[in-house]
Amino acid sequence: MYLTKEEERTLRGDNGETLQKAIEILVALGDIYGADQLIPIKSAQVSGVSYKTIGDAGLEWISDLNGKVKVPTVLNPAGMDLQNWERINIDHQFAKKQLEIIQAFKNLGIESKCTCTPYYLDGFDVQYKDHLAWGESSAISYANSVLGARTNREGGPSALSAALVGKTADFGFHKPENRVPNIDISVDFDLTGSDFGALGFVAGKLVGNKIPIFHLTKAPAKDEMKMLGAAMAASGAVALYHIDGVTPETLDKNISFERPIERVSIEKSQIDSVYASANSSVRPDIVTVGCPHCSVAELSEIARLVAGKSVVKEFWVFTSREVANKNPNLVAQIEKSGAKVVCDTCMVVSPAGDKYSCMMVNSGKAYAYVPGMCGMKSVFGTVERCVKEALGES
Ligand SMILES: C[C@@](O)(CCOP(=O)(O)O)CC(=O)O
Ligand code: SF4
Repeated sequence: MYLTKEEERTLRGDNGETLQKAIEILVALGDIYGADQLIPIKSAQVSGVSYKTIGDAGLEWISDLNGKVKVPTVLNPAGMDLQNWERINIDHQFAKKQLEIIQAFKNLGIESKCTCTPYYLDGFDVQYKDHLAWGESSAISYANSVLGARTNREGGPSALSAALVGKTADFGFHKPENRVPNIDISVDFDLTGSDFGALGFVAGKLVGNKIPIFHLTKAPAKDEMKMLGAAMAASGAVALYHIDGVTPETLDKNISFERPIERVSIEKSQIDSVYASANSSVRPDIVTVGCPHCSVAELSEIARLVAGKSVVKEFWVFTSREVANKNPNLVAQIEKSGAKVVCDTCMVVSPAGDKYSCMMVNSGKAYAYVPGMCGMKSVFGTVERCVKEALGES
């Protein structure tokens, strides 16, 4: 791989051991995947933040690093609300370790914004064709697919290395030729809201790590595409998808995708079977929404649905602190019902929900991950159904 004089110096260790290790990781990945250079990135998102997922080994690794990130860098959700962890049953020992992890990241110049929706944050705007190094699978999918930016599926160490160097190796989804769809998915009935999470759950299993192009009856909203991508990245390993006539690369006059030879269609019965999970005799003892973290529009919808009512079950709404802070009225309206708006974390990476036995979610991704990551049953429903369950109206 070609390296500039400055990059060569960094690789020799002239700029310190941390930067040397970081560029070694980038160069090793670049060599494996055939990159011919490093390219500047606009921002980074580092996953592997929760003490639940990285443990003491992760904390030690981050604490040993020295230096400062060169681009705006955000963290994936941590294992708890960083300000209000007691009210979601986090124990003192876990909180102490989690705060140490956050401090170790802060020492590297990373702001303690912990979210899987960095694209809602000030300073993290993403433009078409921007190069990024993001780590959380739903954020990667959203950036690549909905925003038309370019990021590989970065692991914690590679995203952090890219943040410290301000660059990443130019391979994979950074190259236009690797962004071409190779499986065609038709859906010839209308979908709305959480149907997109169910579609993603079904489609991800079908396509694995391919690049699907969807043909839909109408254009989905951005939040619906967020749900679709998140679920496909969880039940499969989809990091980029296209929707014909909707996502930016299908609208770019300089790009023309041939229709893939491999074609499938998804039937309504397949979507219905995901919702059928909620007909189980096991009743949810907790309801959560906000996977990926809620947008303002999603918070408004929840506030409208709970208005004037009181929950009878634990109901947690996950969002980023920045979105919550900018919308105090929505947070207050939701919390008036007894629901909790929880920031910096989520139902999957926090141990907070572990004492419950069945979680209802409106997210295809959470539906896929909760059993394995939290050791409890998950059932899937629309946001209306989730709210009804929490209110005891179901
Ligand atoms: C489940 C997930 O959304 C969050 C957990 O990952 P981590 O602990 O941030 O590495 C990761 C992912 O799907 O990329
Ligand atoms: S809320 Fe969902 S998308 Fe976001 S980090 Fe948690 S599991 Fe991943």
